[in-house]
Amino acid sequence: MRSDFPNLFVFDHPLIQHKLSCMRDKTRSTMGFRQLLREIALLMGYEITRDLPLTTQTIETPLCPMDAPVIEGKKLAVVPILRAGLVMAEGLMELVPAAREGHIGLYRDHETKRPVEYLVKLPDAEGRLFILVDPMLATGHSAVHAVDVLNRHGVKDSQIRFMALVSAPEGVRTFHAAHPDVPVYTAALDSHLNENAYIVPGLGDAGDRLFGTK
Ligand SMILES: O=P(O)(O)OC[C@H]1O[C@H](OP(=O)(O)OP(=O)(O)O)[C@H](O)[C@@H]1O
Ligand SMILES: O=c1cc[nH]c(=O)[nH]1
Ligand SMILES: [Mg+2]
Repeated sequence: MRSDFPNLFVFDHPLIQHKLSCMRDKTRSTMGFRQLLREIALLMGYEITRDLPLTTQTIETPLCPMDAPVIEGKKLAVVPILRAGLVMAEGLMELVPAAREGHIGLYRDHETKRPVEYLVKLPDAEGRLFILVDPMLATGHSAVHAVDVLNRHGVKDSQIRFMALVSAPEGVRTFHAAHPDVPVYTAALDSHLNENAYIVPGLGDAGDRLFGTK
């Protein structure tokens, strides 16, 4: 789980690894690719929410009253980085339907490889844990920008967890240099970036493969 990088956790669960391999296959259909990402997000979400605080709520079972353990779903915010993060958010929202959902719209400029922001809509920061999701951590600039946006909105680094499907070492380094206290959870730490800043071996352009665009 823990990796050689500080604050980077690699999910080595066989189901996650198997489904990721299916996604990497370039012959995978758009429909299959989306379905697999949603399923992996659900599995990663199960691990990432392991230490959520529990409170109790008094309920009546058919036999007697009891103080039953519950999570306060609305204390959680799921924030996808658009577009590709949306499908991961679907998986997480299925796990915690009461969670709030924010959106940060970014696209990577093809020339500069730097993120361009086009939308920010976020729930209140107060007392919430924010799970930021994006399938690809490549150069890391999009993820750094998204955490900067959260910070400006009043969310502290200690309130944020970042979940990426596939990460490049370059991106992990850049992200941790900017936000060392934000843990990164990923399913794979790949080899490197190519000359177009794509992750190798990676899975190609996540947004295009998810939504059938080019
Ligand atoms: O780490 P970085 O080098 O910044 O790259 C990663 C970003 O690139 C992809 O999005 P893209 O810009 O293709 O937008 P899209 O989701 O709309 O396709 C991906 O989903 C990340 O947001
Ligand atoms: O490999 C990469 C890098 C950035 N964005 C993607 O979708 N894939
Ligand atoms: Mg894209």
